[in-house]
Amino acid sequence: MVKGTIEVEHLTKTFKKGNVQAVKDVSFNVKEGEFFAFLGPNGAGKSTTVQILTTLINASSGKVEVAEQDVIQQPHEVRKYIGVALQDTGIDPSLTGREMLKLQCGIFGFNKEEASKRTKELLEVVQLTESADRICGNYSGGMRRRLDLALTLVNKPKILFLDEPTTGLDPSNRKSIWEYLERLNKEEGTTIFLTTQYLEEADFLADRIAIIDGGMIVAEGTPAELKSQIGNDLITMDFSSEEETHQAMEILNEELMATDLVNKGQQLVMYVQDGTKRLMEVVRVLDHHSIPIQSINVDSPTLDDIFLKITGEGIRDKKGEVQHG
Ligand SMILES: Nc1ncnc2c1ncn2[C@@H]1O[C@H](COP(=O)(O)OP(=O)(O)OP(=O)(O)O)[C@@H](O)[C@H]1O
Repeated sequence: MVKGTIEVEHLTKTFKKGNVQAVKDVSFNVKEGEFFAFLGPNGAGKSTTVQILTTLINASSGKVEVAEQDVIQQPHEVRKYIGVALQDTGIDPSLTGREMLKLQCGIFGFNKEEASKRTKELLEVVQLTESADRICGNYSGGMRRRLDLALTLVNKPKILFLDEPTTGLDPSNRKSIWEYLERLNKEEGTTIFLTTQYLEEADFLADRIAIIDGGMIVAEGTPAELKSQIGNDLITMDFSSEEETHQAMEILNEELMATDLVNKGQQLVMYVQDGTKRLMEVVRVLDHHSIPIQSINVDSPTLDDIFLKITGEGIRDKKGEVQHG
């Protein structure tokens, strides 16, 4: 039996057009039945990696095995074992959901009876039974994503690749896709490789996360491991000017030996092991130097804090969008 594993060694991809090095010496493994998330901002190299892993484009160098098959030597074998949902859904708006699914069953060689049975099953799984006979062109964004997922599941793939499956969806649709993916992973044992820009998505779903930025993996581990890398707590302080923030940073650095500090303009973030105890010290030291603190909080780190610490910027900063965390 072929195992639903992924092995990637020293993968690089350079696009000749524009001479862009989209993926730089990336290595990672995904175990059978694991839920693995590739987390990174726009342009980090997530889609490029997925396209290589799913045999859609070739790597410039490196070794990639998916379901124990080499993607370059045996792309047809690889395709037998995988399901792929990319960012552009391949849905024909003039067909109904049921027709789309039957068509897909036909592509995988199901006869008419098998196709009807599998279509019915999948419509139930993604909760589209009631809308099955409406044309897809009238489906909402969430319904289209769910249909797209059902299409990728027709051949019961061992490994499912999902490229930003919930980008652009509203929270309730996002939640229903999460629940469904969780069930698929736990109950069917499907290995899932998911890319996302949403920290809370990776945190909620993944057994293991790799953070990718500028084509390189900058951190890897379970959500808990990634969080513990930066201390148990973080203290966030607000000041009324950048100058005060800068002064506070120097004082905390000198007097409390605080080296894990991030200056965010009028805000200072300090990564610590024991937040409550350190909070008292911070207040005392800054008060002693007459630096007024506008507000101060102790929180547990989110994945966004990890991203901030590792890359020095918030995960959405590059696009100037709202930060998640
Ligand atoms: N076909 C291509 N030709 C030239 N450059 C490309 C091509 N595809 C991607 N790139 C570039 O490679 C880099 C990585 O892109 P990629 O789509 O893999 O990022 P991503 O992490 O998936 O981003 P997003 O979240 O926006 O989808 C970017 O700089 C992108 O502009």
